[in-house]
Amino acid sequence: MKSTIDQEDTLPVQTSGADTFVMKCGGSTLAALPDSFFEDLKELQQKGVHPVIVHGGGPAISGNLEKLGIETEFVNGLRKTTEDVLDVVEMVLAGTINKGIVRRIQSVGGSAIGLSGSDGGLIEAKPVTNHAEVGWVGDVTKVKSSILSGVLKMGYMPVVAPIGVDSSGQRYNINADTAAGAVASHLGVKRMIVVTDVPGIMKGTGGEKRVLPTVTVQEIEDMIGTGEIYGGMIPKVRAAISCIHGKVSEVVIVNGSEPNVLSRVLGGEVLGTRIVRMS
Ligand SMILES: Nc1ncnc2c1ncn2[C@@H]1O[C@H](COP(=O)(O)OP(=O)(O)O)[C@@H](O)[C@H]1O
Ligand SMILES: CC(=O)N[C@@H](CCC(=O)OP(=O)(O)O)C(=O)O
Repeated sequence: MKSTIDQEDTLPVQTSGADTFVMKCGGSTLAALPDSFFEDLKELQQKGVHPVIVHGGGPAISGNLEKLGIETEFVNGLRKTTEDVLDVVEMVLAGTINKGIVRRIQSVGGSAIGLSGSDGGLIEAKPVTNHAEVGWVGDVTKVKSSILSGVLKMGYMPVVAPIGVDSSGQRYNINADTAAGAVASHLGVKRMIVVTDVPGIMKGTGGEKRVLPTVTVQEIEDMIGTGEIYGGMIPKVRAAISCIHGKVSEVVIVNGSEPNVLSRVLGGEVLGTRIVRMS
């Protein structure tokens, strides 16, 4: 697959590669994350590991839309985004959720700065191909990784809300898994960790259900075909597949309630599901 990454905007070595990782945190698990999760992040930061956080917030967006009496609907995992929906998406993601994560990191002694993809034009986006059907949903065209490297160099972890912007100033709602995968690719990190509410990609039924320790791209395609991977897991695996074609060599899907999950994955422990490059 051809890389669309602007080489001039990739990070200088000190904040890319082995010491920097992207962590995507889903709305399914955010509220339930214990303080120890944020302490783990802080300890990694203090050891000189650089976390870059991209977050979701789908359930909170849906809750606020419901309170306001605005109907919401998903098409293939993407929220139909009218101008009214977009207002709420931005308010919830760039406001409540983003600032809530920053405060939780700070409350355990970590340093974080919250940004939306609009800030500094961090996430440049264009309408998705089925714009007529889903409205203001965006695909990422570029990530200004120099902004993230600047924040990291100041000693803060960036916390990014997945709102995109184009050159005309139009805002876009971007699926958080898609945004995280694009940030990982553009930063050129080795690893992306996707934190969610299940222990990984599960296969089988009932008591036979088990977590797959590793999956290949072909196995993922087969499981989407059979319906074993569905709903919110689809954008995760799609984002993983598209970012492991670049510099990212593995994407790990884990449960946020697993103790010290981030440092354990970074330490090489086998946890969750690893999606790995075959070559
Ligand atoms: N094969 C699978 N293994 C595990 N979870 C799956 C699978 N297929 C679909 N899912 C669903 O994906 C959900 C995680 O996606 P989502 O709810 O969007 O989380 P997040 O808010 O973290 O992005 C799980 O709770 C589960 O219902
Ligand atoms: C286009 C689109 O669907 N955007 C998502 C953005 C939030 C998100 O992705 O949050 P989770 O990671 O919690 O699912 C939405 O509106 O819900």
